[in-house]
Amino acid sequence: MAVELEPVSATKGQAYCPYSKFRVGAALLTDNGCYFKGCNVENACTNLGLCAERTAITKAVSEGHKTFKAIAIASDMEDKFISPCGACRQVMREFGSKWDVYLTKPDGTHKKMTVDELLPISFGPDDLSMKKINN
Ligand SMILES: O=c1ccn([C@H]2C[C@H](O)[C@@H](CO)O2)c(=O)[nH]1
Ligand SMILES: [Zn+2]
Repeated sequence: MAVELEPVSATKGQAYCPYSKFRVGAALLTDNGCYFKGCNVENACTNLGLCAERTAITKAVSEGHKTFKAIAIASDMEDKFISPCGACRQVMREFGSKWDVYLTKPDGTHKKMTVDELLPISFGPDDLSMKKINN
């Protein structure tokens, strides 16, 4: 991989996924070279489950990191690159459109995409600075 995102495949081992049994790991690389790892964390109240990507991003932001170079995502799917859900794409986009997302397979192959490619014509923080109604 162009950037060192190997921690990602180990991280899926931490996944808490008793309901889906679908393990996902993410490794987020900040602009200043720090890694934040994340796994999916499910819940008996299904809609409270959190994806690996958002776990990693939330960990980074809560430790003071908001500029990201790349995130890699890993699952156990042998024949398909794991692809982030819509909610995670929007959370990634909050921190810019021009950084990289590495979709991986267990054999170590990957597909590299930008946040903008995964979520084109997006709504982001700048849009909120546009003129708003007064109510
Ligand atoms: O990119 C993805 C796709 C799915 N999941 C999780 C959510 C849920 O816990 C399980 C099945 O959807 O996988 C992630 O963490 N990241
Ligand atoms: Zn997600």
